[in-house]
Amino acid sequence: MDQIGAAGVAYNQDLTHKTILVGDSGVGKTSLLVQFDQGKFIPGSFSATVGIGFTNKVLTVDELKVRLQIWDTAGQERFRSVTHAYYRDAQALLLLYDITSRSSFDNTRAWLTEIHEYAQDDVVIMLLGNKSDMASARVIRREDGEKLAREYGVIFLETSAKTGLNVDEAFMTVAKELVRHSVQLPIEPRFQLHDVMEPEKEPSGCCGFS
Ligand SMILES: Nc1nc2c(ncn2[C@@H]2O[C@H](COP(=O)(O)OP(=O)(O)OP(=O)(O)O)[C@@H](O)[C@H]2O)c(=O)[nH]1
Repeated sequence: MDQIGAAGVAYNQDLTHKTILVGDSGVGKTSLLVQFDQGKFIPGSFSATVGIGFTNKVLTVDELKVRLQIWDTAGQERFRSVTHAYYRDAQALLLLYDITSRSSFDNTRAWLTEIHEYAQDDVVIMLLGNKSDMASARVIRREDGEKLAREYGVIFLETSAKTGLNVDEAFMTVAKELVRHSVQLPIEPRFQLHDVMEPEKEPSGCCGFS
């Protein structure tokens, strides 16, 4: 059922938005989701994701409950065809690269091409430069990420699944965009005052036009 949020928009809180994490193997997709879901980082603890799994989260945006079903995908090439099938009904995609890996950054163009090929036209896309805590190993400047995001018209943040930097912000930004995309009706007064009031009658003899 539609609810009206603090910002005055109608939004159906029963909707669940499929949100998918994609990007090369090792960029930190599983770690980012674990940090978001459990608020912790377990270094080097994950073997490469095989196939796909999801976590449900409910975020509050302008007093509205936004339900995300967040899917962690395998970055490895051999699972790519499985991942494509999931793009189709996704409402949001978080595309990660690793700021210490040039190849993971360069490959984001190929990921974006795939996304445009397989995903819905109005999918919310965020580009995330992960592992921002690894300053001394950085090879991709923040400006390079920003420039690429501008070029493709997507939202950009640098994150760290280790320290938690911008992890909540990334998912919150997605949730806000989803509300914006889902707005069905602008909330306007159903009628205007002048619709129900008699037009003001000119007092006779007024105004002196002839
Ligand atoms: N320092 C640092 N290490 C990270 C960060 N995110 C992930 N890592 C490490 O990077 C490695 C790969 O992380 P994963 O979360 O397994 O990467 P993934 O993208 O899920 O990999 P696939 O499942 O193969 O697609 C692990 O050793 C993580 O501990 C981060 O923000 N900072």
